[in-house]
Amino acid sequence: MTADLQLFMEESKKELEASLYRYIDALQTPESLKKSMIYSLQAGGKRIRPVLLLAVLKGFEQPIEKGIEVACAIEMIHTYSLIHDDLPAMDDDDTRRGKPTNHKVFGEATAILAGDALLTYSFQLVSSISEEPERVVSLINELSRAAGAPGMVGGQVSDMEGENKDLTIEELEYIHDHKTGDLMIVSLVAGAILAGASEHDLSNLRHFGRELGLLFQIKDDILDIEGDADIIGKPVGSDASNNKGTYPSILGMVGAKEKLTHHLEAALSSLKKVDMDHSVLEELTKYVAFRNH
Ligand SMILES: CC(C)=CCC/C(C)=C/COP(=O)(O)OP(=O)(O)O
Ligand SMILES: C=C(C)CCOP(=O)(O)OP(=O)(O)O
Repeated sequence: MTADLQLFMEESKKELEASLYRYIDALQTPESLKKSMIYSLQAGGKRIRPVLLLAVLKGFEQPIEKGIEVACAIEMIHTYSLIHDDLPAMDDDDTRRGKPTNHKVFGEATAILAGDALLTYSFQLVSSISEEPERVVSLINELSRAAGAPGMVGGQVSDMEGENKDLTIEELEYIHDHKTGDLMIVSLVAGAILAGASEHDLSNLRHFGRELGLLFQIKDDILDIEGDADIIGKPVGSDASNNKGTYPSILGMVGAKEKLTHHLEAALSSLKKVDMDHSVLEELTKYVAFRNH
């Protein structure tokens, strides 16, 4: 990671995390629920999605403060999805972000409700920002589609239905486009809406986000085989033990790495078409492709 990107990520995370904990603290709700919500948020994570949003604002020469609420909302949606993904009814995982999974600590019922509360709170936050009403409605519309049935939830269902099946690359791509890609795309789009970007830039950011989502997921599949559980903060080999189709299982490790390079180049080429300062997003894209966690 370059020094510039490291600085940007550190500053963004500091702002974001302070706000995240403040928002949860402000909730009038049983302490047990607050503890469960904060537990998974505090467990860390790379914060890629909120950082993407803030990097778009920076690229359009806007202050990152303008995007903090929406960036927190997106991290809440992402964290809810991980809590639910780890449940016994889904991946049944014991560790996440280097710590026992939410349901292992708080029990299944509270974990489900903490996820529900994070998802709903995210929309409460977005609906309360001081922006023009058209922008707020458009943000809510984009976020609900990306997180819901046509987006992440639909992708998760296809992922579950694809277990124990020989998937084609097209079927795998569909799963990743929605399970992972849509939330990445909406992070970029939300930054662009807040910055008042043109339709042309929005469209190119969507193309960039799709490539980045695929890139991210191919790397995740590779790390599930080649990664170090202590560094990635979750068990390795869980895709194989859940009989999930992955890029390495369909294309082999060499083919998966070639595909990674292909999507890296495609992502960088779409990014260049956006009329903004690309430097942070370019570095972030390379970090996604070459990360070890
Ligand atoms: C609506 C829900 C619950 C959505 C879950 C979305 C999601 C990206 C899960 C993690 O995917 P993964 O299982 O491929 O990743 P990991 O290895 O981190 O569990
Ligand atoms: C989409 C996938 C593969 C789920 C994990 O996402 P991240 O790898 O961004 O998880 P955190 O860093 O937020 O824990």
